[in-house]
Amino acid sequence: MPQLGFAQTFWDAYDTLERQVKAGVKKAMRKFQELTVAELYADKGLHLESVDNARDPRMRTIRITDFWRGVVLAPDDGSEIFLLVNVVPHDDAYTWAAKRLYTVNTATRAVEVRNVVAIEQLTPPLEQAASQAPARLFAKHSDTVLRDLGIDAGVLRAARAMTDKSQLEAFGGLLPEDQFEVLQFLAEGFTPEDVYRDVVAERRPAESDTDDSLARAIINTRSRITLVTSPDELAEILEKPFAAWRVFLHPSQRRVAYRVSYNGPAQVTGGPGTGKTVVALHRVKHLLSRSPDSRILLTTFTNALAKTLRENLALLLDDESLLARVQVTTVDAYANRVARDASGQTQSPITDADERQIWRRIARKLDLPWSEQFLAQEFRHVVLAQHVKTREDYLRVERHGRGAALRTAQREQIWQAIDQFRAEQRAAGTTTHLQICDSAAELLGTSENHRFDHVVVDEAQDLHPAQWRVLRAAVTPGPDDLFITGDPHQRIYDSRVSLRSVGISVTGRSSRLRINYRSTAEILAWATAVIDGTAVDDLGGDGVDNLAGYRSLLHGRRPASAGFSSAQDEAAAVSERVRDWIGQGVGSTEIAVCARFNLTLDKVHDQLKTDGIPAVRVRDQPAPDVEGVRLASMHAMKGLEFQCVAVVGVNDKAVPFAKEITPAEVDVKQHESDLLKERCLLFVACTRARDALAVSWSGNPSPFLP
Ligand SMILES: Nc1ncnc2c1ncn2[C@@H]1O[C@H](COP(=O)(O)OP(=O)(O)OP(=O)(O)O)[C@@H](O)[C@H]1O
Repeated sequence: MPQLGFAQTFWDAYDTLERQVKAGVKKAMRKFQELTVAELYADKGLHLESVDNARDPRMRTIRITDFWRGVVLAPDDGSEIFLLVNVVPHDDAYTWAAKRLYTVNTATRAVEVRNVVAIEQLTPPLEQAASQAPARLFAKHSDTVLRDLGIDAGVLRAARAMTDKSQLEAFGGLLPEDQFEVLQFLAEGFTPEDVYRDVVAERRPAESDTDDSLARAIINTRSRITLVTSPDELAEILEKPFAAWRVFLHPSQRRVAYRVSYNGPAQVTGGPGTGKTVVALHRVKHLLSRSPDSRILLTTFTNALAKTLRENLALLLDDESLLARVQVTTVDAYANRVARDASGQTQSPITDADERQIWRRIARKLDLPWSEQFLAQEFRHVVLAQHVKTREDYLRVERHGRGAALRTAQREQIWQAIDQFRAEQRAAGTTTHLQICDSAAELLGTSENHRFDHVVVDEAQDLHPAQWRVLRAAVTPGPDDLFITGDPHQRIYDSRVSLRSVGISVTGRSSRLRINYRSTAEILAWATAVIDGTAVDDLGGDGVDNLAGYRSLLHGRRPASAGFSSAQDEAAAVSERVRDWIGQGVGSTEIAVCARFNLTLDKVHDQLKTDGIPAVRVRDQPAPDVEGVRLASMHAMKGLEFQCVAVVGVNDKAVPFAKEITPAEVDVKQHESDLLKERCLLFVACTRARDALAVSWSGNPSPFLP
């Protein structure tokens, strides 16, 4: 029996088809599962026919409805996988199919498609123009180097005529996919060795695999082709809305998500939008498939992110019994449950602002020379981070990450304040999230209750050592215990941690994702300039991390940035821009306006209202289908994404926000860390945009703006 494969080009078209056409696709596809190859060719309803003047003799079209035809690549080497590559209105189907050529990449050995007619037509004028140009884009790479990276003769000729990156991008949609990716990397200045590692080696099958049939190449093209084996699978895949992330993982994503087993904690890092959350979800799927009764804890940073994560996991698994084995939550909520079950009492954590008020009161009462901020940080970064329980321990403890030395007498004074803080909490029956984590970690260490077989952690960069102790204690150390994804460049809360010190060592089990699937290269270039050159501690806190090789394959307009003389003028311009985006067909739910302060958002909200544009606050957790532009603080943008984003109020008073910056003379390390946190916050806000980013300010621009 023949088998069926669906190429990504098909999915790009399929999602937008009308119901009746989709029904036609399903009917036609079922025949590929029910009939033999000979019967397929003989079937009157399917009308499998070759295409006149096709550049690829294997091109066929099939009847979908009276007005639509499917385009199929039919094997001619005795193998039996048919590849559905597109669904096109009747008259266009033949022209589309006639121009396409499918080939097997010599380096990656994956199937690629090109618009061979367009490439042949465009290359000679390109060559002519290039003859006058002083330099060529790929001049420094020899033919041999390019050939070793899979560039074939036709593509080589076009590539040799290119003089700049914009020409390469203009050719993008015409070129075979893997070859285009190779050329993009080289054009960005990556070495052939890097490109081989990131593009070729990731895809290339083992040398021992010498099968060169089309079927084998199709099987090897997992980042662009879905293979369907059973009728159930066919029905399922064609029924659901198509989400590429569920099916087409980049080879570097698939390698880390589906590695059979890690011999201990594993870590995946990568810049914004590189698919870390996607990888975490696929890892959960893999772990569930490894054993019929294992239980998994999947955590993220906020309740809102946990909700989305749960929904996406349900989409990926599509099986209630599998889903029931996964608890998706935040570390705080999990710790809270552990503590509540042990004490029988509901915990009521106070907010950071309330906590600071208590410290302020205590500082005043004890007449201490430190600010409430300093005391709160000392409690967080020293006492809770290192689980300091007694005065004696505090007097001895190494105050990692703190920049101001304290003499013994000063430590005595601070311990008195800490005693007082705890006494006040006892009297009021309150606590903080981190204190709950601190005790939950202890509880988990002494009982098997609440333990999981695997823990998968998304948005790991902002977790505090007490939260890490909870996660460490939630699973017995061993193979596949912890799978951690995060990006240290997106650290926007004040957490510093050495994973090793909490018993989590990822040495030899770390991977990095480099390709951004969310934003255009133009947005990325702009946003990465915000943090460019700034050293960032890696996730484990034992070294530094960088964004080398981080890039997007998508292209669009350059971000807009503009200053205004007043906040009112700025709000009016933002509203105008939002109207413009809506006018271009962008749905209001796909537009976000974000700012450092809620007060700035209030102004924009008022202006939008005056202009008749609906808007809702992200913090109110509107359902995805509730109309309205999303308004969010920069912090609330963590983990989200929108087609268009306006980042407003980016002036020198807001970013960095002076109140959040510890003066250097109080604690120089904290000062630097506070500044970095604000820089990362702007980076996070800007990297939420997929297609369009507009940044604005009134007064003096933020010093972090590129
Ligand atoms: N292989 C893929 N194919 C198609 N889309 C993908 C793929 N991987 C990721 N994406 C899409 O890219 C976007 C970013 O993915 P994801 O949220 O997982 O990235 P992230 O690294 O967790 O981002 P951030 O750190 O900024 O929160 C999402 O829209 C996701 O669906």
